[in-house]
Amino acid sequence: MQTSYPPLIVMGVSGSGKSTIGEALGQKLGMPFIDGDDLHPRANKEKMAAGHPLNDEDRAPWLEIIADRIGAELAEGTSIIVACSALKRSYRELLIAHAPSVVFVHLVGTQKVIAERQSHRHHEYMPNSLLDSQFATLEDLASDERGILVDLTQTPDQMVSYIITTLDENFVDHQ
Ligand SMILES: Nc1ncnc2c1ncn2[C@@H]1O[C@H](COP(=O)(O)OP(=O)(O)OP(=O)(O)O)[C@@H](O)[C@H]1O
Ligand SMILES: O=C(O)[C@H](O)[C@@H](O)[C@H](O)[C@H](O)CO
Repeated sequence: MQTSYPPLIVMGVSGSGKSTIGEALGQKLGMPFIDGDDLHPRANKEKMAAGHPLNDEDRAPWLEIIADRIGAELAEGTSIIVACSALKRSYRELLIAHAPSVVFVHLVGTQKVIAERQSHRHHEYMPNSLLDSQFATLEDLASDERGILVDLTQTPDQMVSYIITTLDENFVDHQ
């Protein structure tokens, strides 16, 4: 039996575990993983590093780059996994414009737990002080969006297993 997974966007606020889980999921499913953090225009990285949250205009070109990449890979027959905050519904709609089969995997947790994790890590450009604005901007997945909610207090292995089981049950063509 061959299983074909749709493109996946691992979403959530800064420090929710997108890179960790996206990479582990990619290894487990044999799908390429791309970290959206690496695709930000330099001006965006500099703005965040200076302690200022991005606005809709800042995020638009970055989301376009990610959407184009997902669409281009899909056109070649490859489903990829991307880590991308995708905080607002309007961003998610832009992201799926060229690839409606995308499934969003939202890593859900409290600000307290995420702030604690962030306090133990160093990030190339993202200061921990921006976590308030990340939560203020976040719009949870609505019931009519193609998505999975994952409790981020589990271990990465547990999260990856849960994501795969839920994908298999709800979003996968088994041929
Ligand atoms: N399930 C988990 N349990 C414990 N620690 C975790 C888990 N997932 C991630 N972490 C840790 O939390 C921190 C943030 O994880 P990660 O960098 O993957 O998040 P992120 O959402 O990609 O962050 P950013 O968007 O800011 O780059 C890291 O130190 C990582 O090792
Ligand atoms: O939409 C945003 O505000 C940004 O993408 C941020 O979420 C960071 O790039 C990323 O998460 C790194 O911490």
